[in-house]
Amino acid sequence: MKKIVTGEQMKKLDQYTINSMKVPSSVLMERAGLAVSEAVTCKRFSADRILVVCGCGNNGGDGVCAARILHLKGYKVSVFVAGDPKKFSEGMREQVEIARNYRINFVKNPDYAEYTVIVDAVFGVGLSRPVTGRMRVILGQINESHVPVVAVDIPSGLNSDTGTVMGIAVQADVTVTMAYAKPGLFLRDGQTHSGHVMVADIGIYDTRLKNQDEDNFCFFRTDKEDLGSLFIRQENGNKGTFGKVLLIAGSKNMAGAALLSGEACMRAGAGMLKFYTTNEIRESILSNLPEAMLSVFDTKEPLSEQLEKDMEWADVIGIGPGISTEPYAGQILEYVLKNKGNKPCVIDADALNLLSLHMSLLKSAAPPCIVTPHIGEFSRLTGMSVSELCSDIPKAVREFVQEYGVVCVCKDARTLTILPNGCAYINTSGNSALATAGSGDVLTGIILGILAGSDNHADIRVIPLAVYLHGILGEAASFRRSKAGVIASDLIEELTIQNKKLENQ
Ligand SMILES: NC(=O)C1=CN([C@@H]2O[C@H](COP(=O)(O)OP(=O)(O)OC[C@H]3O[C@@H](n4cnc5c(N)ncnc54)[C@H](O)[C@@H]3O)[C@@H](O)[C@H]2O)[C@@H](O)CC1
Ligand SMILES: Nc1ncnc2c1ncn2[C@@H]1O[C@H](COP(=O)(O)OP(=O)(O)O)[C@@H](O)[C@H]1O
Ligand SMILES: [K+]
Repeated sequence: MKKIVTGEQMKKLDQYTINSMKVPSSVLMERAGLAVSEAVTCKRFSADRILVVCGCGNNGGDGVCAARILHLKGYKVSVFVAGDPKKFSEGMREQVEIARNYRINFVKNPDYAEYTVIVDAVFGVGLSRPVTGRMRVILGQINESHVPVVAVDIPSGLNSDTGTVMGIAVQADVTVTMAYAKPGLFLRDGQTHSGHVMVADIGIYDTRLKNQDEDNFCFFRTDKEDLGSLFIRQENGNKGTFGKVLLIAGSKNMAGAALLSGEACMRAGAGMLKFYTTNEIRESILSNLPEAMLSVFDTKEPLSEQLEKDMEWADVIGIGPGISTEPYAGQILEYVLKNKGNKPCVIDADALNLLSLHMSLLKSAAPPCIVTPHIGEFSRLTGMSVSELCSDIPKAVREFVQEYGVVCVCKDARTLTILPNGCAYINTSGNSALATAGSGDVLTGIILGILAGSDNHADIRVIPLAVYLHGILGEAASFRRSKAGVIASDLIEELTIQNKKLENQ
């Protein structure tokens, strides 16, 4: 896992390193400038003519510092200071003075298109309001130039915590972010504005982070190495060892959702799977997934003794894919949430839509409950509009998790998972190949299968790993086929191939 910090946390870490550890601010800035200069001169760009556009704060200071380092290495660099010198931060003032001593070329009103690479050092984590007026024009000109951009710390105009554009934001090809990535580099517009994100070690003292409780320090990014532990299988285990999953899914016209979830669940390692579904799709399930067991019900009598027995039998329960929003499905959901005891229960798709009408059910359900809404479903669960939600997804998800004590997997191009202990995981795997019907059903199956296969079925820490794996499947499937050509069942095929690779590691 890699740590991610908010803008506020980063400022505190900077200050702690400077004030308590006594590392001079200028030393941090020198390292930041060096990292930026190295990114500019990597083979990715032609660094023939470099323009560094700077704001008045320390982000601008990093930029001027990078310009000086590049100048001393013999590159042709110009600096444009976009702002009033009276507003310079101490760090920026020092850097400008040094740069002038070295006779760096300062320009006014640059013709952006004349340059081969632009360094965006206008705003970093200090952006405090929407960008308007002259600064808005400048950021627009950078974008319109279509010259490759290296952003310093965060593309200017992007909110470091939410990834929303504050009026306008620079479209970067590479972002060199200092010490830790920031949530806004990945979430919402951040994904398309940050380009390739490089994290630069600038000597921030992070023991403070290690000692902090998880509530104060709580964003993580999953890495491929984290998946290593997922598929270690006890060689003398039996199908019971690897967990029994009850999947309440499917309805008359939606057998496919049940099948996708069910197969993904078994291929993610569950020892046994039993469907609880309507008798209308019995044949379809039996013929397409003969490995699964089956209990069927008549929609006129959805609650049966069989359901009680199946819930007793299961180690992990999943409810939602394709169950429909008919009242009978609501009755089952209510029964499950009231009677599941402390068994983990994944609630997805239609079950979320039903739940949104009775949120008290979720509040009174015993943990662990795992809800997996996409933004539309999350909007229904919270009663917030989509645009209100998207203006600050971490805040909305965090508040939801606090209120209901659940794990929330808020699915988006960059999915955010928050656990009840406050730990948040931003998923950076996956691509638009996953934006295909049934891909969420596959994710639900993978979460169920991995929970079932875990020694402790209630170990919710595996959930961000399942989300990461699902993303990898999208990447791998699109590599083989094309982003547009991937369908959800390809993800399941890819699951076995990727698991094999992990098993061999
Ligand atoms: N010594 C330090 O504190 C270090 C700071 N670093 C850099 O410093 C950055 C943070 O520096 P600052 O806190 O000075 O903040 P920034 O440089 O990100 O921006 C603050 C400046 O922008 C102005 N501003 C904010 N929003 C505006 C808007 N919408 N329109 C016009 N002006 C606006 C503020 O009034 C202030 O002048 C980091 O992102 C990082 O790049 C790094 O060099 C590491 C060390
Ligand atoms: N552009 C994208 N990039 C990465 N992942 C995506 C993208 N679009 C969708 N996804 C992922 O695909 C899945 C879609 O789930 P969902 O919307 O529930 O689909 P369905 O209901 O059709 O099964 C989620 O895991 C989501 O994070
Ligand atoms: K910037």
